[in-house]
Amino acid sequence: MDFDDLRSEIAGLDQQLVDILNQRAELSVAIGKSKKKAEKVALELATNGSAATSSIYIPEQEKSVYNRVKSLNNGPISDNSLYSIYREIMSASISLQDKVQVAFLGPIGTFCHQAAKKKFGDSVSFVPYSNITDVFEAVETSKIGYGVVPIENSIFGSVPMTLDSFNSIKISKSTIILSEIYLPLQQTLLSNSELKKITKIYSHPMAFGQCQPWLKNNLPDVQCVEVNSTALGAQISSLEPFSAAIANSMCSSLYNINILEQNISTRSDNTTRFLVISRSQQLLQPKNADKVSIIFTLNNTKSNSIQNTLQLFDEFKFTIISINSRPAGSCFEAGTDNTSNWSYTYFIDALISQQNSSESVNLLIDGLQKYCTFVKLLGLYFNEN
Ligand SMILES: C=C(O[C@@H]1C=C(C(=O)O)C=C[C@H]1O)C(=O)O
Repeated sequence: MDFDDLRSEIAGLDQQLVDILNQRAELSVAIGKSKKKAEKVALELATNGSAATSSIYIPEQEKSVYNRVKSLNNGPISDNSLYSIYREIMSASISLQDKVQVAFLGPIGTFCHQAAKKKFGDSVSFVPYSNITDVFEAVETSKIGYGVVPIENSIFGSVPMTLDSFNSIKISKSTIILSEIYLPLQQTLLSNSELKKITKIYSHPMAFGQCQPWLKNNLPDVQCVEVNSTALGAQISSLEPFSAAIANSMCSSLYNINILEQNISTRSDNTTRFLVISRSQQLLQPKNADKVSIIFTLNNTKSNSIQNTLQLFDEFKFTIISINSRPAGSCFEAGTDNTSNWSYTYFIDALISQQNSSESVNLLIDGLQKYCTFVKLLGLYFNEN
């Protein structure tokens, strides 16, 4: 077969592919209609006038689609390529079911924006918010269906603003975790000045934390100015002589600012973990979820409560993979909380294994209630690591 024959055969297959993709899309639209009907019924049944509002994106179903196509793949297309193709097929699919909006820490060009696109694809709309608590509030008040927030970085650790938002009833009472995203990332020094003329650097505190040795060795005397996001730093610096920003290299073209130095993070495997959050009256309980996030505040009057709560995880066969703590009183609720100094809220991520009974999450939560003034199951989801 010559070139032209091969190309005309491809054209014929493209016709079939487009037809099949549209058939798939029509089925998805039908599913979307059923979801809306079910949501309406749930809304009418809900006594407090609100109900689950975010049933369009279903991580469990998407996972089973990815697994199915991977198992059907005989090559030569790689599993990774097929994954990206299906990411966009499902992005188009959910956007046909409803207007899907995803809030992220903006402006455009943040790592949070990149993580949101990695999870939701290009067919949904992304809405920038100027800080993490605003993303939570937009989701909690149902202004927007989904939000993406950073939770921890492999070099600099947890993101306090996100933990504190989960610790605030006002900001996240009905907000849950739907899924997680691991984003490998490289911090880049951006500036329209020469390195030796820089006197000021703008960035998010988490990004400064990921580049400390580089900054100490290369720009020890510059002023580090913390701003709400890396991309905001790039935007500000692009307009200010003798300044620089630490941000995603994508900000270079977005904000007309030069790349001075690539990869300035302390480790080349630098990765940030993000969470997809949503508002729901009922926690989605995916059958095969293998990760759980729980938040609780200990009742300080009981001794040994930390040990006792950790023992419960062991008793019900959960493998704890991370523990964070923050002051128990939410820093977002001025004058309204009655927690004392030096009491703590704990955030625990644990793995669920085959050994866990289907009841074990509920048993764990019930057990925790004994030692805690506040317990919330933040999410049951799939470990993407
Ligand atoms: C079609 C559905 O809705 C969404 C789209 C999916 C798809 O196109 O395969 C899968 C899961 C959902 O995020 C569904 O829930 O089955």
